Amino acid sequence: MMTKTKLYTLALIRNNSDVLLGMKKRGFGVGRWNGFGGKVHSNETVLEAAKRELHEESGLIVNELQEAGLLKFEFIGEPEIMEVHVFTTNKFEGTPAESEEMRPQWFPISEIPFDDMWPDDILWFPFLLKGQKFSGYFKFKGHSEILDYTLEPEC
Ligand SMILES: Nc1nc(SCCc2ccccc2)c2[nH]cnc2n1
Repeated sequence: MMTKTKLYTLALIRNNSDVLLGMKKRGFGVGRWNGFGGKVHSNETVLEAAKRELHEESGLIVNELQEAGLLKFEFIGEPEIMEVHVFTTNKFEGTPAESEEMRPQWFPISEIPFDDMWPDDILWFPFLLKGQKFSGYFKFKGHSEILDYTLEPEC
């Protein structure tokens, strides 16, 4: 297969009926609310990367993250497939703080701003919120059009 997979992390923090999202201030996904995450370095595990990125981007410290799902993204015309490992937790220390990358904000689950998020999020968030692990593959044209996708619960 010509395409190369690159590992990323995404962490969604819960606090009772709220979920913490960050407004991406620059780089990939700029202008959209998202969980906290980014690239996995060659000298760390996916879990270590998820904790590192969450702390760098939100200031929160987490000791445990639970695996929530796996998302793969293909962008037409780009060789790299993004393999995004999604985590969640409701156990964290600290208060979310703005970083160079992200402006954090708590959202009630009933008011998640899907119109200002990646278009796939509205599809897999229900699995995340129910604590049902999921696995998805999305083929994008640009950053806003999903050409086709698969999404299924993973037991
Ligand atoms: N929710 C969501 N997140 C991402 S990328 C998340 C991982 C990441 C990658 C690079 C910088 C920071 C964070 C997506 N891509 C396509 N749809 C998407 N949906």
